[in-house]
Amino acid sequence: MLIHQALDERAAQYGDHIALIDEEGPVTYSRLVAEADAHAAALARAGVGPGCLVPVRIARSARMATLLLAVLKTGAAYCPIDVKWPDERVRELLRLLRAPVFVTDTPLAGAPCWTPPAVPEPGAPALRPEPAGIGPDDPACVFFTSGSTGTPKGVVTPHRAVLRLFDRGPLAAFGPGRVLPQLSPVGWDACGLELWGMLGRGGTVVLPDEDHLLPDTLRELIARHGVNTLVLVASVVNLLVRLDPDCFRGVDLMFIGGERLAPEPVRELLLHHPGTTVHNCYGPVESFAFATMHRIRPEDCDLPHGVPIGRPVPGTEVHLVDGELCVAGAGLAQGYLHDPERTAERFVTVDVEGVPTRVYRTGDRAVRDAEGVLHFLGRADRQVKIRGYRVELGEVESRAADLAGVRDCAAVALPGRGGAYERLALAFTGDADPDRVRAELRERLPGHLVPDVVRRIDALPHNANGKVDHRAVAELMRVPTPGKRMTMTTYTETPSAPAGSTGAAGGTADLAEVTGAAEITDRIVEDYLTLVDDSMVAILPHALRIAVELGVADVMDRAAVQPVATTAGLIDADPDALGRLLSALAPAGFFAGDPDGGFRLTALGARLRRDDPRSLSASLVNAESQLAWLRAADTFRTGAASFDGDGDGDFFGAKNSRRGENVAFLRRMRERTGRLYRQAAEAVDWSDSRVILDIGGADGFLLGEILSVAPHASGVLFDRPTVIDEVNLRGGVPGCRAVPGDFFAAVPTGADTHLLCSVLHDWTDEQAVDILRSSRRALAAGGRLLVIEMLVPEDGTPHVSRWSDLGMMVLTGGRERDRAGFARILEAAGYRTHRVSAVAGSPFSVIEAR
Ligand SMILES: C[S@@+](CC[C@H](N)C(=O)[O-])C[C@H]1O[C@@H](n2cnc3c(N)ncnc32)[C@H](O)[C@@H]1O
Repeated sequence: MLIHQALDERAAQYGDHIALIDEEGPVTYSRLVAEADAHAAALARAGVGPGCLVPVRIARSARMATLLLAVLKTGAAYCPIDVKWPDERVRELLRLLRAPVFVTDTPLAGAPCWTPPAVPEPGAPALRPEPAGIGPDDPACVFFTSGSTGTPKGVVTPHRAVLRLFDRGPLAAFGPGRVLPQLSPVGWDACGLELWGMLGRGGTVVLPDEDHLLPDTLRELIARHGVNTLVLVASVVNLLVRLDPDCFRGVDLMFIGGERLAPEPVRELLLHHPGTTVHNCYGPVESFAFATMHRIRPEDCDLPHGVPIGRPVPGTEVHLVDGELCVAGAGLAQGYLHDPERTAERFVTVDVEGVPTRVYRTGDRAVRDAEGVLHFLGRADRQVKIRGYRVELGEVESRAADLAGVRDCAAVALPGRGGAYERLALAFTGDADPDRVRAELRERLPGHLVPDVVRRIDALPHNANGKVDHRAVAELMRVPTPGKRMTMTTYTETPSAPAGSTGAAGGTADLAEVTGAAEITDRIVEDYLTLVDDSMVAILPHALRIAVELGVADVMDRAAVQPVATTAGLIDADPDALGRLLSALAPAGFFAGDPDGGFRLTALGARLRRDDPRSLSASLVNAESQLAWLRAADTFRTGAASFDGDGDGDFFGAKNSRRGENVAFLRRMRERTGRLYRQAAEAVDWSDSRVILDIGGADGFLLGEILSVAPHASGVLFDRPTVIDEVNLRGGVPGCRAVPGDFFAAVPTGADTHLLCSVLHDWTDEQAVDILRSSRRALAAGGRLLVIEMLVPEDGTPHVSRWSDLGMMVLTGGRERDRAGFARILEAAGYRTHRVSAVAGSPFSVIEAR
């Protein structure tokens, strides 16, 4: 039996059943097969047939599934290409595949592109009879995975490997009445499992057009389409359980795979949904999708090796050879595409009870208990799973080593709070700029192989054998770099989602974990509590402020160690006192000491310099906030802010008469925006914006960033007259009109996009509603408002916004808000929340209102 033959049989049996559902609506089995037949005929005319490997890059949709089926119907094998993979990676894969055509909706220069018609030609002849000579051992699909030498490995998977899974065992539950959302990335074998498992047995597959599954999305899939079956990676399950453990209500069958399960979220899932059957699934792509499975019981969460991976699935054998888990059976791939050497290395013949047996050596270690149940122990080599993606650390290293300015490098995976790997980090030596290294890797590699953290270090740590000590590298990389830029994650919700659901705040809580902020906070709290008896103050903020005030970093170098006496001479400081300051700040990461008593600046220390592009200097000398806190007990007694006003009304009014304060404030805003949410400029789709009005836009830094990614738009910067005077003194912002005014009175009309970034948190609810009303009155019909602010998580998890909320209360009289809080003030001003997106690598979110 071949995959497409199974679908033809289902179409004959259940022609008018729904096979696929996407944004365009449902597609019946008859229509799916008829359209695939017509596309197949056209593909055959374009030269596709048995023996061909056909890359298919179509966004997740019914059309994607139809085209994958069409390729199979020509007798060829398909290779799914994710629309998000960079062009350079795609070109590399096309070369490896030697493809006659590239099925794609978006052309790629130099590639043999074939864009399928939206609706296949009516009456196009079907490919009947079938192409001859194709059997179950012939390739059906090729999946690319990370390869340790730097070249991606194409796993050539035959029809039999796919079909073996569904006739018996837990996956035989797929069939009529089962509705499954296709959620795995399309390049994964799990996507093949979802499609061909369900469609080969007569069930229904829903193809949502978004990548991120959040509780609201899942609830909607269940309510709208009757989704009752899920195949998910463990990290997504963990996130959903953390945000909203009830969101699975309606699902009675789940398969969790892709990475090691964390016991706690699974325990909670079972507790909330005792009637749901949940399987832990294990398997490498080299033995298609799953090799073993285990139905999870609550007591499994207490086992020493974690939730077991269970027993082999149908058509699959598992042998432990010297503790290494080896898979055999019908699921095995033919091998790696055009790579007999690596194929011979991993697909070997071993003796199993006297029978020579072809196995795939997984590199995973496992034990089998007395009942024959397998327990996963870990990896034997340097392959890891990060957020469900398989990552060969060697591939990342060999790509990075090719870049100019990178001498030696080491890639490591960093665990998150639950112990599972969540981040990929790269340390390198050389003179390349870390941001540049990351940007270049992003151009060459799919997102999951691009390090989240890239850092330049002086030398890679080595162990006693002279090998790179990856554990020590991982320790080094766990120390957070504040303000690093990361990729954007967008969480979309439907306009009807209830105010107060936790989507984006949950996302940012996760990201606080990603930046390691949780760890550093703990350490500071610990040091503070140790010293509190004598010192009564948190010393670090003062020590950093003084280092900036003295200009220590401004006279030091990253490349050369400088004796303390020299530094002291340059800034007119007492050498002993300065030496003690430096030796306190060195282990905190700002300076590096040498055995002779000199110091050199680190990358973090460079941010104490006034001229550093990511300088913290203006923020660290923020005397205004320090003074306000000295008086702040009054704030907690009276509820009124403690800023040093002089009768001018509010925190900002006071600055109108004090230019120095105004300028210092603008510098702080610029540093903060550049550090914390400048990525918002790249994260928002500006294509529909013609005129963007930044209300309270300070010196126009963010607006400038936005216009550089949206050059078709023009900008209007609106702020207090003293701020606009200052901006004009400096020559204005290119592409922008600068307009002075008071946002409580009115804001300029004519813009179709309004921005309010870190403005509403300066004010009480009443005042914030007044500002929003001014915006509402001025916004062009059909326009949108983007509010960029932190969201306080509603579930009590730690988040920097809770500290900032106290800061706002004391300094300006404002507050940080949760989603419900924003929904309330927006609604009071006549706005409706349309969508909330977390800005990745930042505690900020973008709230879009209309
Ligand atoms: C916290 S800052 C945010 C600056 C900028 N949007 C950012 O994201 O970095 C608030 C801004 O609101 C401006 N502002 C305060 N009161 C204002 C008023 N009544 N009318 C117009 N702008 C005002 C301040 O001058 C300041 O630039």
